[in-house]
Amino acid sequence: MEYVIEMLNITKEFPGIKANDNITLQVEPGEIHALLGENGAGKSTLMSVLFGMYKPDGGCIKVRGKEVKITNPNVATELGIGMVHQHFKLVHNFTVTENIILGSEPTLFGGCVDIKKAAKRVAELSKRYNLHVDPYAKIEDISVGMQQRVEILKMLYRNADILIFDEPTAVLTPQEIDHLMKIMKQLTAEGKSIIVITHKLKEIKTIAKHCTIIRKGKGIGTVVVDEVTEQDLADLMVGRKVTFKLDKKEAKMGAPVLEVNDLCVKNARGVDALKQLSLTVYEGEILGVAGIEGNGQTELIEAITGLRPADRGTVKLGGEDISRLSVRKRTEAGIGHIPEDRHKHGLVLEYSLEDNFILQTYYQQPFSKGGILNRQAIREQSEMLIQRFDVRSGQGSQTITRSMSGGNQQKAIIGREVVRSPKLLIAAQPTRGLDVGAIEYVHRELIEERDKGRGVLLISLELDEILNVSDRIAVIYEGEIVGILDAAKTNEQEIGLLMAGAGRERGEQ
Ligand SMILES: Nc1ncnc2c1ncn2[C@@H]1O[C@H](COP(=O)(O)OP(=O)(O)OP(=O)(O)O)[C@@H](O)[C@H]1O
Repeated sequence: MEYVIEMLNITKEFPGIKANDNITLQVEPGEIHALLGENGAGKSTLMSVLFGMYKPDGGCIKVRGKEVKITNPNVATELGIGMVHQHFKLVHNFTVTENIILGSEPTLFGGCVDIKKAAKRVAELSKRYNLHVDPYAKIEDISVGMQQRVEILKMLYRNADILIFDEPTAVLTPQEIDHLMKIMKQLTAEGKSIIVITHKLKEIKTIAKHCTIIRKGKGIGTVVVDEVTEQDLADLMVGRKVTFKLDKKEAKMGAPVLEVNDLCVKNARGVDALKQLSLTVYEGEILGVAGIEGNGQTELIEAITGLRPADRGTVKLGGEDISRLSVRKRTEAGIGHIPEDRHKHGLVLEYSLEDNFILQTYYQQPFSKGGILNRQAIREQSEMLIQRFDVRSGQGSQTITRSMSGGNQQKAIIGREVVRSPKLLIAAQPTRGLDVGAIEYVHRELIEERDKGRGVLLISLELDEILNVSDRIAVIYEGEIVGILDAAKTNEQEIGLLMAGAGRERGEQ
């Protein structure tokens, strides 16, 4: 069998960490090959080596049987390799077409850029592969799902036939995920080969033929997906038995922690996003908010945390009206927030891990006194959090958070928020991009917070997560709560119908 890609004994070191330690990956032509590993296992690094972004310290790469040196992404492109990165690489104030041709324009059409011609080709490709985009829309105005389709079209525009997808479904809605899977199958049916990084075992079972597993930088092996179960995959990846079932006692609900009344909020485009929304979170419970993306979840979080002004309505925390307080005052009043976009709102990526741990508390004792930072106290806090939340990084407290793997960045944020013992913990997509072991851990943390008597507001697009973790479930649809359900007595179908607006049509509340 001639492999289309062979990465043999690849080694790549960063200061303080061997991100890839003698890893071998062999991909058959026309297959979907999954790459599985815990957060920080080295998957993105391996793919970045294949795409020419990192030079490996050891090992060799063969493309279609021939040994190659992929010294930069242009070489990869020439070899027919394309990559959709975990965090997209698009220019936000450029149009879809401009982004797609960026980097390949001078060689096209006799050296001059013909945007119209390019847009036409983009439209053709988009039709052929059912990848709906508007060629003239600006990136900043389109949804995350469409941005991803632009990235896919960018590869196809360059005639790539070895496609790398780094966690493509982490940012998509369930409907978009189904659509993407179909497209991936269509691409392989045409003879293209795909390597996909995903933490979702269900997805691996649905689309992949082989799965290569790496653990802490080392290759564990490659399995035929049809011959293993999801449980096998999880156990192989983590190196121990993973329990999917959450052990959770019945909630002991106390007084209201968060009371949102008649909240009216406009979104960034000035359109009504929340329409007289009311909900209550009690002490000792997890209230899950289920809904299709874009139904007001983001605006709800922003209005509670003070990031977005409300036109009408009140927000009370522990009985006190906080509607007019600043973000800092609300944080001090007892709101913890695990934000949905960890890069934009969760971390200062240029800061070290220890500085990120004190973003909201740096002006308080013991971290500073009289305007002077107490570095020792900051370091101690950081070491404690790293230990307790198992945050893995190359240089411990000193690691610049940009270099950390996505999952470990998320663990750091969760640790920082939980340790402040907030009255209300808002967890927005808290397990996005996390491996199954880390998900298990985060869910336990949320339940532990609940059992300590705190109120938890969980916003998630993952129905499984909402159903397993929440005590009560509020379904949001077009900026209104269209149903509140007991998590133990409902199911995916009932929630799904409400999410699609069925509750409102029936006039239910
Ligand atoms: N540019 C870099 N500089 C220093 N360390 C890095 C760099 N890139 C990655 N690392 C480290 O290498 C290790 C592997 O990271 P990588 O991003 O490849 O993991 P991953 O398996 O893709 O994780 P995740 O699933 O969380 O995205 C991590 O410990 C990370 O902190």
